[in-house]
Amino acid sequence: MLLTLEGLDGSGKTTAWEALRHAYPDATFTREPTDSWYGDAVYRSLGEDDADPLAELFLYVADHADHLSRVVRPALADGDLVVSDRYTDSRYAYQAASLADTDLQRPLEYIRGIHGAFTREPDATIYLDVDPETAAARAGATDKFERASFLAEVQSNYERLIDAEPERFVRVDAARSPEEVLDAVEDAVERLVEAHGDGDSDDG
Ligand SMILES: Nc1ncnc2c1ncn2[C@@H]1O[C@H](COP(=O)(O)OP(=O)(O)O)[C@@H](O)[C@H]1O
Ligand SMILES: Cc1cn([C@H]2C[C@H](O)[C@@H](COP(=O)(O)OP(=O)(O)O)O2)c(=O)[nH]c1=O
Repeated sequence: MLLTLEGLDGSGKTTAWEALRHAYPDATFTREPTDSWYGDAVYRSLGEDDADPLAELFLYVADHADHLSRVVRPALADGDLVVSDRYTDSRYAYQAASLADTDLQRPLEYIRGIHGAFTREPDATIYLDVDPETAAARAGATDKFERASFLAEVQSNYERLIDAEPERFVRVDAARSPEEVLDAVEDAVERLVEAHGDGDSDDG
């Protein structure tokens, strides 16, 4: 089963991912951007204020393709629970926002289309819901995507994705205390894993 954690920067994804790691020691825990050289290229682009947004999209997509073939598909083929801190929805939400002011028409649909040809969509996605101001403050605005006005656009793209596939998403109110958020995430994951059937084989 492929479970992803999504939300704005500072929404608490990494905190939740670390807690789940303790609760599910046999699962495969992974993230995007990855720690491969493709992920390094992504972080390099993130540090550039004038990076071309379309070029940046393709760096993220290259990192995702490598992540899928090297980590996600093999782990799913082994029947593992795979938990990814960010995944495809981050591209649909963030790069659709960064491409919004370009000539590209309907960027969110375009980005989904690129992925549709090769990706493995998540079975379930926990969306950590927090307002852009809180997110930007928690994240400490260390990169160009962490500004609150940009995050507001990203948030509205996430809402479009949730509207399109409400059955895939579990929304968790992430404005609460860390303890309350972690309890809600752990409850949701327990329900999802149970509903999916523990130990089911999964060819990815
Ligand atoms: N529920 C919460 N309330 C207040 N601060 C939080 C909460 N969850 C996480 N934080 C803090 O906010 C910052 C960003 O959290 P993190 O888990 O790294 O978010 P993300 O991975 O979504 O960017 C960290 O300093 C973390 O300790
Ligand atoms: C995976 C991914 C991340 N990002 C952005 C979100 C973050 O601002 C940045 C780095 O991701 P990440 O290290 O997960 O940041 P955080 O822990 O603060 O949420 O990359 C995209 O724009 N598109 C993507 O596909």
